[in-house]
Amino acid sequence: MLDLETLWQYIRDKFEAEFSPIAFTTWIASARPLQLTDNTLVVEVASKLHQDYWKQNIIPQITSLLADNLLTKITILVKTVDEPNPLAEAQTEPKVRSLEPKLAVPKKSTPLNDKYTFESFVVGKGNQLAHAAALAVAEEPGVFYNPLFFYGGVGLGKTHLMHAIGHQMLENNPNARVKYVTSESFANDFINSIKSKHQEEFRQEYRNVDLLLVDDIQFFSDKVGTQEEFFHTFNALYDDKKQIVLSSDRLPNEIPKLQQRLVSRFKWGLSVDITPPDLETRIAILRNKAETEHLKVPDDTLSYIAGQIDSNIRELEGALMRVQAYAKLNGQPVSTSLAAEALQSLNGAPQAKELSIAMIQEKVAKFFHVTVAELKGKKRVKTIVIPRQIAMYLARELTEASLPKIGQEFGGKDHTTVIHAHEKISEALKSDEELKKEVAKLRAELHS
Ligand SMILES: Nc1ncnc2c1ncn2[C@@H]1O[C@H](COP(=O)(O)OP(=O)(O)OP(=O)(O)O)[C@@H](O)[C@H]1O
Repeated sequence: MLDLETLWQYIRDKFEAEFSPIAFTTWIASARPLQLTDNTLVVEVASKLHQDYWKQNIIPQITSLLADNLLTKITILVKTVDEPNPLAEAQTEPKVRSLEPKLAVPKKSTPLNDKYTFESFVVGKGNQLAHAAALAVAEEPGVFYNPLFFYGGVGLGKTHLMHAIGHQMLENNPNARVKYVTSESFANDFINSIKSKHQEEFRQEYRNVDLLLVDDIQFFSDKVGTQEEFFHTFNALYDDKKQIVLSSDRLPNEIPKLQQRLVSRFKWGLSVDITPPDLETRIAILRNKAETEHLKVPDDTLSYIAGQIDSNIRELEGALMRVQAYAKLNGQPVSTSLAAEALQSLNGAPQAKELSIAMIQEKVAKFFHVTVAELKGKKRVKTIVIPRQIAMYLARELTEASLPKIGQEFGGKDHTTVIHAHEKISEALKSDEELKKEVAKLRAELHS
């Protein structure tokens, strides 16, 4: 149930308190957590010496510390930078699905993550189109959108959707050949194939597939040889009507130094963006996550966490797991106040004064006896319009959020609506004593 980041932070905190600063820096701070799977933690250390020290001194301490506090037995494997990840090696084979069985070039493709399916993907406004396109491609590969190109900010579900396409296609056709790689793995495989003179095998591996998923292709920028090879891979697959799915943090024409002919090919199919989820979607994602992880989290706590992190789903999920770990360590049930504490202490920065739009909406709704949904809705009756404008005004005044972001959080309204609301309330505040009192009261409540 713990995630790697939380566990590592916990270990670091404990040892920082216990070790001398130099010992802490030498043994703990210099180590790197690599993976946490099925209660086995893999840690990478700088040298054989570090490894020996870890085995003799640190591992026993951590194991007993964690067993006492988390009531879970964590096995720790420690590798040097030069050794392969023991867990990755042990696990790669059975999890790789439907890849060419016998290849002269060692397989390096990342297997599909079992958790990234359509079933576990929450659809909201920001990803609706991407989700639909993904499903269409999975059902009818090579027919509708080829290539399908996802673009959008970090941690918004691009990788998740790509894996989901792979899973779905395999479910429909267990013999389908599905290959998922990051652009970096593609580049590494290509370079290694040249070094080891296995270029033909490389081509076989990448061109004999029914679905090729290449993630984060912004990292192709600057890699001239790799782009050249990918161009040929692309053409071979495309001509064969095989499905290609690509992702990037930006549009093809915005990727620096990406060859024009690739840019134009990437535009042949469909490019869909994924934008940050609104509050409802964030809550739904958290609820989903809590359910799959069998966590008991009250609704208001889910809303609170969703209000804290609004642009990166990976961080959103991390926050939930942090809260859970914190509750466990303290032997308390998860509640909103505990969540506030957990996120504050683990982030190391006080967050009490950082207001979110969601918090403002909740406060204003309560104050004026309307619902948050009404604030976000379109009803033009005065009893709702005024609170809505006040909430927008406060969001503008009290948060760092941009105008479009505020508009988005108010049911996807245009940024000009936010400007209008802000102007209207600012103007009214000059003469309307009643409104002045109300806004002052709200401000005070929000800061208490
Ligand atoms: N709509 C969603 N429903 C459920 N989980 C989601 C959704 N979107 C993203 N996630 C989860 O958020 C995390 C980050 O998503 P993912 O890795 O797919 O993002 P990404 O856009 O590929 O990010 P990056 O740009 O860093 O590669 C994953 O754990 C994923 O399962």
